[in-house]
Amino acid sequence: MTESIEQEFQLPRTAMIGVGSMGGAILSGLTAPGIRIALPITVTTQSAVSAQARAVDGSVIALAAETDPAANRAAVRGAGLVILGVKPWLIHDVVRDIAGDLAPGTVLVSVAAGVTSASIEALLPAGIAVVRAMPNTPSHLGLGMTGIAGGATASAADIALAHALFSTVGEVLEVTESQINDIAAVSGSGPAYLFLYAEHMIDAAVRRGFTEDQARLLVQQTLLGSATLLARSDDAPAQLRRNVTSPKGTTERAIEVLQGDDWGPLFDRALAANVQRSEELEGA
Ligand SMILES: NC(=O)C1=CN([C@@H]2O[C@H](COP(=O)(O)OP(=O)(O)OC[C@H]3O[C@@H](n4cnc5c(N)ncnc54)[C@H](OP(=O)(O)O)[C@@H]3O)[C@@H](O)[C@H]2O)C=CC1
Ligand SMILES: O=C(O)[C@@H]1CCC=N1
Repeated sequence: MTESIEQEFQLPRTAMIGVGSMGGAILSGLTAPGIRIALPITVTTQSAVSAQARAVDGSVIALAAETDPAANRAAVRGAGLVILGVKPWLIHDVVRDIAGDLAPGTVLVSVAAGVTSASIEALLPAGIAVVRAMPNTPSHLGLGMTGIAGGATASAADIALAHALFSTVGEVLEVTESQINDIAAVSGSGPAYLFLYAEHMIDAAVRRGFTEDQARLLVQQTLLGSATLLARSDDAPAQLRRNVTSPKGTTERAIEVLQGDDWGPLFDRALAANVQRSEELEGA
């Protein structure tokens, strides 16, 4: 993965506006050894405390909007790639603020849920391409999953640049923008669904007499092993499940209980609610 980026791309000077949970995960990937990105990366946060926590000598310059109202404009000046990592409802104000300081040819990547590329493009001068991306927090470990879609004026090269960027932190799927909200529902938010499962499994294990530490080890190693098996196996998930579920065995009994609330419609409803929220954020 990294090898092909090194062969094909030298990522340009990069700025990130807003570097919290998601931006921080991307930043970890971008500053990992072997990534051919022009350093330092300039990042901005709202608070000085967050900026201090992000600054790394030689590789990350961090500016805070609360102490320097011109921080975002300063960060994007001279950058060829700008990542917008602020909350959806702040995107348009941030773009209005930085628009005049973006050089022609800059690629602007927004990871914001719901906010359309068209609404960002409307605030930009000609010559700035927008790419929407929907990453997830395992990007922190280089195990991310990101969907990307080019806006109206994004060229194949602009999309390739965004693809290279997110390849540094995991797998990338190119989709149409109409699919980005569904990507958010599946893989963007997906880690939270698994963490919810982990919370409940750990609590249930504790109620059966394990210590918190024991329960966490049991659950996290089971999730890690199962996810790795899923990723490496040619078998479908249903077959992997059957491999665990001995006829008339113990798993079968538990799955009968779990399937009492049919998971198909449940997941359909959960993903539909997720997409509906993205649609609400479009107007943010
Ligand atoms: N979290 C996730 O798993 C995912 C999030 N996203 C998207 O990523 C975006 C960020 O979400 P998330 O990382 O969770 O949010 P966070 O609240 O963790 O991070 C937001 C960041 O924006 C900074 N910020 C706020 N206002 C400004 C400003 N005016 N100028 C510069 N920086 C500012 C914050 O600074 P400070 O720390 O000082 O408050 C913080 O660093 C959202 O649009 C979300 O839809 C997409 C996919 C997955
Ligand atoms: O919850 C959110 O809005 C963001 C988008 C996908 C994951 N987190």
